[in-house]
Amino acid sequence: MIEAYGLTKRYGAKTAVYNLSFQVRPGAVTGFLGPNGSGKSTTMRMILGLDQPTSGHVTIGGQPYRKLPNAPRQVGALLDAKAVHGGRSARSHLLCLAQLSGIPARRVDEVLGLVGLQDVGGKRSKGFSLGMGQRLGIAAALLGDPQVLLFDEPVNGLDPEGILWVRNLMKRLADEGRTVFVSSHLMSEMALTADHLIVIGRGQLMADMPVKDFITQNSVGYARVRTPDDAPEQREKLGSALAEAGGQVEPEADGALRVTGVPLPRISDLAHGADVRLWELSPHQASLEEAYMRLTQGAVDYRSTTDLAAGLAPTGFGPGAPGMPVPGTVPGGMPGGMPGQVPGQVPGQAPGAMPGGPVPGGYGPPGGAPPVPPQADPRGAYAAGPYQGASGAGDGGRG
Ligand SMILES: Nc1ncnc2c1ncn2[C@@H]1O[C@H](COP(=O)(O)OP(=O)(O)OP(=O)(O)O)[C@@H](O)[C@H]1O
Repeated sequence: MIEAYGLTKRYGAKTAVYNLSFQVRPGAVTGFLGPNGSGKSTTMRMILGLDQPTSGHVTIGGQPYRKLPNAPRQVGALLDAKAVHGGRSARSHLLCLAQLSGIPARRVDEVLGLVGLQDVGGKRSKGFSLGMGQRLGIAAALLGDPQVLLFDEPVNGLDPEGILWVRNLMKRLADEGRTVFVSSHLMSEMALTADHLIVIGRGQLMADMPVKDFITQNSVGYARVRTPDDAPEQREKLGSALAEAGGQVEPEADGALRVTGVPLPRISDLAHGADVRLWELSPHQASLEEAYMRLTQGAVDYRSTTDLAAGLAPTGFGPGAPGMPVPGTVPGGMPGGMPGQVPGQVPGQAPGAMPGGPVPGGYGPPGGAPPVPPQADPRGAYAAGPYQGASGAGDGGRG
């Protein structure tokens, strides 16, 4: 179990992490999500004792990392896959790490097999692709067969098969009872991989809850309504009728209308009453990616000047769009110009600034985002992608 209490990290005037408290439990994959620069890597470095918190503290199994006896056998981490001596072969890189930690040399070939690099173990890592480098970093994390694993952006640079492999590896490690903490800014990937989510924005906690609760609380139903393309006045007429009925109407890129707050049958009745023909009337669920982007849009540091000039928000749910409050902009901000804590926000609960679940009178069951489909890898959880991995558990054959 990883436990953080009031973690704060300042780099000069920059507050990278502010008052962050959370727990990462064993037996589950916990996704650590946040936009670029939100403090994920800084938090991971503090967990691993590589950065000293300005205030607060963090423990692994009740102890700070630096006080853990034989830490590499208890905690494995992938932080920066490029942090490898490129002139060394993958095998000798792992052998060095193993020797430093008193891990038997035979474990090196085991982990090379686990990550599918057994055929290129003798090659210098400077010739490795991004994806091969990620696999080597994952091999290093698994070397000590640790109970606690931290992965910073493990799918970075991996092809779809590699992404599936990492997903199944994380799940398998958690099923074995390990603590698996994995950062990403890809909500869609985390929805498939993680059991629990910790979301931060500008270094502050924005959500800490099971994935299924995140889906329930943050999924918003809407209807897509399309009128004949050759009769724009019909679209106008319907838009006015829907707005009068209390609906929120936004244009879609293809000319359809995205409607929230009015049930489907009522939309049909309103169209009929206004003598408007419909080409489409369909229920939809905002994707989890959209929900995540809504949650974090007030906490995004880096945005294209083109988007800013156009007033574009990442998802079309722009700040100021109806029913789309901007989280993290409430008064009471932290020192250094950080956004304030969202009122009512506690660990395990979405910030109060979120839409708070399906729009009343909206569509679909409460929290009716599409269920997360189970992902099966027919080759087994440890089967690797292009670099075919050896099968077998991560804890076998060690002395
Ligand atoms: N050593 C440092 N010195 C100064 N500022 C730093 C340092 N490390 C991180 N920061 C700043 O702290 C903030 C958080 O950075 P961090 O790398 O933790 O974010 P992140 O969520 O991991 O981002 P990304 O998703 O882009 O990897 C950023 O504004 C970053 O510029």
